[in-house]
Amino acid sequence: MSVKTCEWLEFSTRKALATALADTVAQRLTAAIESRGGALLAVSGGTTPALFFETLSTRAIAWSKVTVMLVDERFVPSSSPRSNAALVSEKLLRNKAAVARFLPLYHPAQNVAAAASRAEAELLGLDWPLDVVVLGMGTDGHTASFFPDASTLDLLLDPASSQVVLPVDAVSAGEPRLTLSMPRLISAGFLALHIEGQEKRAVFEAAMEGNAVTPIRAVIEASPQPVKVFWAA
Ligand SMILES: O=C1O[C@H](COP(=O)(O)O)[C@@H](O)[C@H](O)[C@H]1O
Repeated sequence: MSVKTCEWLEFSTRKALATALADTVAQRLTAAIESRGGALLAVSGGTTPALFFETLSTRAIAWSKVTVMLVDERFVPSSSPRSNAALVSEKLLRNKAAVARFLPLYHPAQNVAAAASRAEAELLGLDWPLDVVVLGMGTDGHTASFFPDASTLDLLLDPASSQVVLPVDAVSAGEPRLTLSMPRLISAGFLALHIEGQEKRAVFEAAMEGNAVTPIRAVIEASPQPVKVFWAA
């Protein structure tokens, strides 16, 4: 990978990736707790992070001082099989991590904009910036809920947005979404992208090498520090 705006880290197995990423995240959270008394962790949903979550949940961290949130969420309650919060609850908030605090992006509300306002009000009071963000990526090049066909893509990709949480409307997303804003993601102390499989590698490389602005490339280019890309076949 020749792109200077990111650091490509390749692992021989998905298990080795999960171990390395969990160790790095644990180290970053522990350092944050030591320096400011608490830590903020934002994680992605979807299918990829399950093994990483299970591994991280076993790490010896002062989890009671860690606040966990999602990078993005579907506008569905945690009872839905499509809920990212349900994945976090089942795979990450267990073992040693069971005592961590979880702040959901989803709130029952009349519409996704109202839910985003509620999440914004709740998250605004935190001790920003995030210490650790672990992004994922879809095969369409979306990351967080920055979907290529989102009706408000310019706002979503705005590195100067003053908002913490944004509603997302994109046909390809399946249902309305909630996402942390670009500046809240890229200001993290540690920003990683976790992708697996040859297809996602090809999507990522094409995004970084082509001329089109894809959401994943926009995040990588807006980040003030090289994004660490964790990949395994
Ligand atoms: O919709 C989503 O998809 C991406 C990627 O998911 P995956 O199933 O391909 O791992 C994920 O990063 C995002 O958080 C999620 O909401």
